Amino acid sequence: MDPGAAALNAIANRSKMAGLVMDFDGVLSPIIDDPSASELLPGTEEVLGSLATKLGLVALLSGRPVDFLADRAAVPGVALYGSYGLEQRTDSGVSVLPDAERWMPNVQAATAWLHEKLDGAEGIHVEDKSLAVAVHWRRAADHAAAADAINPLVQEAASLHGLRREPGKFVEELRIPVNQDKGTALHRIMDEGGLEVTAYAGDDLGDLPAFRAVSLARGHALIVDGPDMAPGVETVAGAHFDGPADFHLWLKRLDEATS
Ligand SMILES: O=P(O)(O)OC[C@H]1O[C@H](O[C@H]2O[C@H](CO)[C@@H](O)[C@H](O)[C@H]2O)[C@H](O)[C@@H](O)[C@@H]1O
Repeated sequence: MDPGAAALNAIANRSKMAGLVMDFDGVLSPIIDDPSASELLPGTEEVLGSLATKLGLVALLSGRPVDFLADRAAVPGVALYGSYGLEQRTDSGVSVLPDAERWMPNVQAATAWLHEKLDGAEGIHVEDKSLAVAVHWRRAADHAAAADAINPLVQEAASLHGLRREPGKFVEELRIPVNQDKGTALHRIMDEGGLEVTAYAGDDLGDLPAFRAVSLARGHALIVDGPDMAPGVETVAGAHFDGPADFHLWLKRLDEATS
């Protein structure tokens, strides 16, 4: 059977009661060296816009700030959830879950501290995010050495500022310590949407809670594989795709199969 055939048929057969929720980086946008340059694959706006007119819900659920998603992936009818579901784009701007905003001073202090320690380090980049800060080392010549150098600094910043670590692909994020992740966010999205069938597409460690949530709801896990698969993601049960381009073809097939 084709990867994703079961999910495609389930969604196409119950389109108005179906939800398709997707990650951004590594799923709709190929992984590249510079996180600030990430973009949707060509044709993604069109296919998502079309699906949004046919399905009960089409949404992005990303670790990126919602403002970034609004800049790179604003498609009419597609709901945007950023910062692992802590933020949602609304008609009037951005709504942030209660509790999150009081942690802003901690995030800002950790961001400043990490910039002071790491700016100028070869191949290392501190990414300022709305409710988190990320340290990337994809561009370092020696990944293992960079990770070893970064690890104690990230731990120190987390301890100093009361933040929690979230590892990813050549990245360590410091997030606010509230009990929210992509799994709790996806539960909320499924409940609020009254969805009968849901598929979630992701590729990284931060997607594991969402894969669990969608499986518990008897939905469909769509795993987008890539050259630097995070341990624990490659073994997730579900339909595996060979990178964002392969997943994009599935989106087009879903669109063709759905009325
Ligand atoms: O939840 P996502 O939409 O998958 O976001 C997760 C993180 O993605 C970004 O980093 C990753 O993609 C970069 C661009 O391809 C790549 O250079 C980096 O190595 C990857 O880790 C983003 O920069 C992070 O803020 C997101 O949290």
